Amino acid sequence: VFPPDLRFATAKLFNRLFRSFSTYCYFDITEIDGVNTNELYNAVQLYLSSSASVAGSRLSLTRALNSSVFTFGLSNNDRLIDTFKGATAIWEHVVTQRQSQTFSWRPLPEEKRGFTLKIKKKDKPLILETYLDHIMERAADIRRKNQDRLLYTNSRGGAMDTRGHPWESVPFKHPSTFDTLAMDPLRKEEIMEDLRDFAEGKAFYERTGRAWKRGYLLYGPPGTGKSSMIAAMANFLRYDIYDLELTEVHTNSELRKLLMKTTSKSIIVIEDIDCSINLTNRISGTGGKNHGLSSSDPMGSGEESSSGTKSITLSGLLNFTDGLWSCCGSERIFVFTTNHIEKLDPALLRSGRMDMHIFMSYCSFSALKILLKNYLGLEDGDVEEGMMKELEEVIDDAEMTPADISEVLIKNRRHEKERAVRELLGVLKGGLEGKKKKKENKNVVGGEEGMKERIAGELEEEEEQEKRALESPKEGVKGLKKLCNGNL
Ligand SMILES: Nc1ncnc2c1ncn2[C@@H]1O[C@H](COP(=O)(O)OP(=O)(O)OP(=O)(O)O)[C@@H](O)[C@H]1O
Ligand SMILES: [Mg+2]
Repeated sequence: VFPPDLRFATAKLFNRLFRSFSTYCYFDITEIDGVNTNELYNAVQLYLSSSASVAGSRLSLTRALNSSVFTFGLSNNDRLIDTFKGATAIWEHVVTQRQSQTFSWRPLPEEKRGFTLKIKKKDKPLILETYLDHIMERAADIRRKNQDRLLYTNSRGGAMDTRGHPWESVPFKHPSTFDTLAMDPLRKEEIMEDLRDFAEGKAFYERTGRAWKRGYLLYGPPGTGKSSMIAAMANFLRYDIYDLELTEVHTNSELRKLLMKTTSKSIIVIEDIDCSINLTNRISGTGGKNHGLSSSDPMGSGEESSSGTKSITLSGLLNFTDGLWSCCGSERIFVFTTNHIEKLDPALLRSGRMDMHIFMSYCSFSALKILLKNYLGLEDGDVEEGMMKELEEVIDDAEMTPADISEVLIKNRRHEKERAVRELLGVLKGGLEGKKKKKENKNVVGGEEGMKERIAGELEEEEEQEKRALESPKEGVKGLKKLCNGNL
């Protein structure tokens, strides 16, 4: 009879002998490695889930938090065969009960789960590393596809949450796409092409030594679709959005921290950049009229301005988008929006900084056709040619935003197409008449009366503008969040 020690030693020896003669080698990828979660385990699980759905007869099904799709997985002790570069890889999912709970800082799951990868020894040097890289990449792709994208905001000011993140997030479910966006189709195609080139441009950016990022400046009157365009961009590229509320950021270093905590494949948005900056200047005592960032701090420290209030500076912002820190991740898109491009500091506009300036204009005829199709389902030939011609003639002069026009169309969407279009034509013509009359009044009423009226009008406009500038930063949830509200 063998004593237990000897039996154990013999088994070990056999095992070793067997392994040295075997043509295979094995790799264990356990779910928890020490105390940390093993990223590779999750990646393998996701990677195998794409082929498991076809191969397996008994599979585990999961749906992750923030995800709208189901993923398949190998169930306990199941196997799956994968091929990579002509080599065969056999995966086994191994689940064992954890023996007595050893002491640990955090409770470990009762089951010990892991994958075992079995490949031929001769294949190991050829594929192992590239295979694992391939798995990680595929898994990241699948994760991005499966997971709902997120809209982040820094509304908590500079404060961090318990895990040290300054950003708060909500699922991003804005339905705007390039199909629903009303703008000149050629311009739209150009922008989509640019985004596509950017997303597929890894090799180009590496070869040319450029940081893999791109800046877009969207400008135009309110209601022309700037925020909708950002949502469409995010939906097109499947990127997350970081909506940066500049008025909540107090120092340049805070700004840098926020940037460092953003992830790759994301769009970083600063809405109404002229308004956010206006507020900063007002606090630091330069008055509400002084638009544009203060460029008086060339070093970009900007921690404390002369009046003692903390503020961010133009150079701080430029460092944010352009400096060394802007490259601490890759695949970032910066988007600034403004209603008043003329108020921005030229330093922000110089070429290379914002790669593309996109003017969102009043509704043009080609944009109108897209709106008519989306809201009324109107196709070419649905209404008589004459009416379309009339629309084409008045639309440019009417200077109505796509937002105004969509309001009219929503109101009339239950009516017949013909009637809805006629209503819209009425509104456009009415607006045009009103404009003409105003103009005539200004020209005809000469002398003192006319002058008074003009001055009163101008004053009113100025007041209106100032009011808007004061209100907009306070609104906080402008733009994307405002748009998202209905969809949360
Ligand atoms: N170009 C467009 N195509 C389709 N819909 C549009 C367009 N422009 C505006 N809209 C509609 O009008 C609403 C407001 O548009 P949006 O918020 O995108 O305008 P904005 O340019 O961001 O305005 P603001 O300057 O006030 O932020 C949107 O909900 C959208 O439905
Ligand atoms: Mg907006």
